Amino acid sequence: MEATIEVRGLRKRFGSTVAVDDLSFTVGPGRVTGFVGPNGAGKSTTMRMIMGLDRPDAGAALVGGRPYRSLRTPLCRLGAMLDASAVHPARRARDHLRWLAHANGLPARRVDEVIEQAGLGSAARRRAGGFSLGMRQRLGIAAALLGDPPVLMFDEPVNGLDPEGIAWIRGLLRSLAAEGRAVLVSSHLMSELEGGADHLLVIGRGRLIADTRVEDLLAAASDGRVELRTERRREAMTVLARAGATVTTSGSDALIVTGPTAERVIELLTGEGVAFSGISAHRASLEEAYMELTKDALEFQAVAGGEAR
Ligand SMILES: Nc1ncnc2c1ncn2[C@@H]1O[C@H](COP(=O)(O)OP(=O)(O)OP(=O)(O)O)[C@@H](O)[C@H]1O
Repeated sequence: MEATIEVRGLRKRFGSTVAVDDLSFTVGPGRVTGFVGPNGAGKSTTMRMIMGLDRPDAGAALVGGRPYRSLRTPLCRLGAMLDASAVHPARRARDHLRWLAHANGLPARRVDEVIEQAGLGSAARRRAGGFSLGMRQRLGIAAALLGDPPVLMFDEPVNGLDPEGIAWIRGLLRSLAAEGRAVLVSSHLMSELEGGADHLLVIGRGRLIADTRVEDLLAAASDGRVELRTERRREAMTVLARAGATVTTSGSDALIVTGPTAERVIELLTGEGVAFSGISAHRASLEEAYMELTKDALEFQAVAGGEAR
């Protein structure tokens, strides 16, 4: 089976709210695709429609070329974690996985394999009700991996996790993609996907804003910018602005200069006797690239303001 998710012209409305608005994209094999947008953008609804949990008003979602509901062994086709708390609190993690394996005709040995893979360890013998958020996420991931599926989908898997948990999930997603699987992972924070995603689908108010390789997005956002280090920041800003450059600060002694080349910046500063300690081509962070991409989209501004605090 192809390791793909294809979404074509998907629409979903709840009363007067348009949750998903003519969305089309393909999630390909061998890479981690980040699905990003602010709260309420339509990510969960899209994922629910991919799994046949919500019925689209229009369009279609295919997993490996077929609607999810028509798959005969769905757990072996698509592994998903949409809601990590969806386990009965009285149930022991291992029993939950054994029950899932049994119900789906999967061998019991898979349970031990995914417990190991998800790093559940001895916690697998404990009741899910006493689990920390991180452990619940690991249990959700173990369940998604049970059928060894070529396609994986995780809704906000790192939400609320500590940096160690985030790094662990990032590594796991990368290794799953390196095995040739298609991995779709949602987040409302671009920073959570930094270093974790190869490809990005950016949505706002149910619409697709960008479908791009992370490398291309970063290259476009970094284009032509120069990073300058100087203790004489104010003077440097005056000189460069006078020459028509756009200058922003990025740290106590760092400036980002847009407009002139690095050679021209050196020439201008040297000409005016402004000392500097370093100059280099600026490499944008994913967060900066995201801000640039979404600066005109109203639905992102509240989120950007919230993060800045
Ligand atoms: N069952 C439902 N009934 C009514 N409105 C809904 C329902 N599910 C989602 N919505 C609305 O649809 C829109 C999209 O919600 P959705 O949960 O898909 O967004 P999201 O991008 O996943 O956000 P979050 O990051 O908060 O999970 C929101 O306005 C939400 O309130």
